[in-house]
Amino acid sequence: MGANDMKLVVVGAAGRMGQTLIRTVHAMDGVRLHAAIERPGSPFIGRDAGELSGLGPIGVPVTDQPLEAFVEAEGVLDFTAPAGTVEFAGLAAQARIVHVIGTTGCSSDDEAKIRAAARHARIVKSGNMSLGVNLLGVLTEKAARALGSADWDIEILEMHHKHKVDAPSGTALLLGAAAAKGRDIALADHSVRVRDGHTGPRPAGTIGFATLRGGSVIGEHSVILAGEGEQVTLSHSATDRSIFARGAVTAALWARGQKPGFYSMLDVLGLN
Ligand SMILES: NC(=O)C1=CN([C@@H]2O[C@H](COP(=O)(O)OP(=O)(O)OC[C@H]3O[C@@H](n4cnc5c(N)ncnc54)[C@H](OP(=O)(O)O)[C@@H]3O)[C@@H](O)[C@H]2O)C=CC1
Ligand SMILES: O=C(O)C1=N[C@H](C(=O)O)C[C@H](O)C1
Repeated sequence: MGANDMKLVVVGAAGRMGQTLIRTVHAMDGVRLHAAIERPGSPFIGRDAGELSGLGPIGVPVTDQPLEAFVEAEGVLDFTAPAGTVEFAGLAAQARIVHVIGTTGCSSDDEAKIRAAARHARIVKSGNMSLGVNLLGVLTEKAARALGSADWDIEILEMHHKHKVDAPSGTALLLGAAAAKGRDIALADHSVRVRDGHTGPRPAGTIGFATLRGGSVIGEHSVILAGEGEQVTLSHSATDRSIFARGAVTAALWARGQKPGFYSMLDVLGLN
């Protein structure tokens, strides 16, 4: 453990990503686990965070006191749920620390509150923290720019495990935004998120989304560019949640040296 190690708090410590984050912080250089948080009433309060995540005891008990933890820490890793994330952003702003947000499914109202918190906190937020998906976003933007909307239709297909509660995935929306940027259009005005019944032919220039859910799939995403007589597919498969956790820790270390503000993984990875 180094004297300059960044002190990180994992919120949602008992979740799928929370446990992965605890193991990843333990394994990576330059960071250490300062605290682990779950909501009041959680059966995990008081349990050792290392035991919870399969590491064995590490002397960090799970608590339900985020502000107490934040004021003594330098960063928060947050893969929870929108209401929790909005609350944690406010507390990170109070504590003037880094807040790395992986939570998906935030409404535009949630987004506005998070951006307001970024006046005082250094916030990095992305629907996907992996290097591979962020590269896929850059490639998607380039492909959408190169292939005109009159002749090429863009469809985004995603599959996740059966426990996922939001759709389309944050990653699918990130890829849709990249495609829209490549075409110089606003995604909100051109996306088709659901199809059912007699839909009529596909409106030209739209970006379609299709969602699959089942089993234990960690995350599968494809961007399909369909033309007359040919098709280009760009895709990413996640086979281990540690890709997201490593990205989140990298983001926290990067944001430590930044001014308060709202950043994305493209900023962190130098892909912007
Ligand atoms: N950006 C990225 O790279 C990635 C993003 N994600 C996103 O991360 C989020 C979490 O995913 P996952 O780990 O699979 O979900 P889980 O449901 O397994 O974990 C979420 C955890 O957060 C806890 N939690 C929720 N609200 C609060 C709160 N207000 N205070 C404290 N704890 C809270 C939950 O507790 P309880 O069960 O009591 O509600 C649970 O322990 C999702 O939005 C998912 O889409 C996931 C992977 C990668
Ligand atoms: O809920 C998940 O599991 C995941 N969520 C993110 C998303 O919504 O895209 C990232 C990853 O695909 C896993």
